[in-house]
Amino acid sequence: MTLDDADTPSPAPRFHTGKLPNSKTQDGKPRLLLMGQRRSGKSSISNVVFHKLPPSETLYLETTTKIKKESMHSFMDFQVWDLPGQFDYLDSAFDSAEIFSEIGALVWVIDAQDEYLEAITKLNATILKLQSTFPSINVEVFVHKVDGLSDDYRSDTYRDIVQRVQDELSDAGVENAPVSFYQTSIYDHSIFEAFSKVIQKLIPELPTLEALLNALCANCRIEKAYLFDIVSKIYIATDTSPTDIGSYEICSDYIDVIIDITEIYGKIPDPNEEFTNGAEQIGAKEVGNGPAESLITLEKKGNYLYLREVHQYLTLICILGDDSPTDRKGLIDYNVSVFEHALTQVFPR
Ligand SMILES: Nc1nc2c(ncn2[C@@H]2O[C@H](COP(=O)(O)OP(=O)(O)OP(=O)(O)O)[C@@H](O)[C@H]2O)c(=O)[nH]1
Repeated sequence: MTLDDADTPSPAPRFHTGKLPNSKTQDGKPRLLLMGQRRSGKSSISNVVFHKLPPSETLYLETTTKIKKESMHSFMDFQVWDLPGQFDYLDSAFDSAEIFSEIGALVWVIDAQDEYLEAITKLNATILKLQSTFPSINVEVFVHKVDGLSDDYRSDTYRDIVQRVQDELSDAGVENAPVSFYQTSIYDHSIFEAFSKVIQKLIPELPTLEALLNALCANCRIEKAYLFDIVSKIYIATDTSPTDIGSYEICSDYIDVIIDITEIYGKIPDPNEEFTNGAEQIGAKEVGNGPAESLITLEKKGNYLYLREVHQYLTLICILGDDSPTDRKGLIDYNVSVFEHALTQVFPR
């Protein structure tokens, strides 16, 4: 498998932008805006996904009073802006060009446990405004806090919200606006899965990554392969075979286990490391550690899982199926090392 194998891109996802259409600087650093009514859960989402705050501790978060801007450094640098829910950003007092002109995606959070009609009205007003000024912005609607709803009520609420948004938009003459919907909760994996899909739309290299993962799966008889951002547990790409939330959950839990073990056993402080300019040393420098690698089998399902760190920020997780991979471990090792090499060309950092 070589990088050339990956040159046949899969069909572009419906709203895949690949680059920032509105960016003046074209620096490729997307900005994600978190918007929605007060107490809908914006700060909780940002803290749980990007700062590993345990979900139950979001109960103590104070209301956001000014725009909170954060930069995330990973395989791709991006910013997350948490906008307080109490302001009307369409008001002329706000410089809407400053807020919206450089964004990659607008994440609109609707509290599914609360009265949501006003939230929908505001969302539609924002979409209509953006349609006239920045029509290519992806709007990602999180129907949030679905954990508190019964299965039936959850699907009814979700359908009702989607229907109302689409009806109001088509009444206003806007068809096919780039709006996607997700059911989310910070108490399960759904918020990570939704963010994965939001971020994937902003990765120009996505078709190449998918083609590389497809080639890897085909060459090694792998059922499903995910490329995860280690810190946020967002998956930035997967092969194009159907994805189910169950396999994502297993892989995400697997990363947690590996990170815990690495934290206990993986770091050996380097005694020769010197402090530079009197700066504080944050974390010990790792010495003698190769990339993390692990192969496990799940007792209940009989599935084999393989994990390998393939980049400073990325890890590959493969679901190998239930036949023992020992006879093809050499094949997997070889193909994964080729994949790793290809990845350094995709993300040279
Ligand atoms: N049940 C449930 N509660 C949630 C979820 N996400 C957030 N919450 C709760 O919702 C409340 C409000 O969350 P915040 O993150 O402060 O809301 P916000 O949208 O940032 O609010 P403002 O800063 O006022 O705009 C907190 O008590 C959270 O614990 C969720 O997925 N499920």
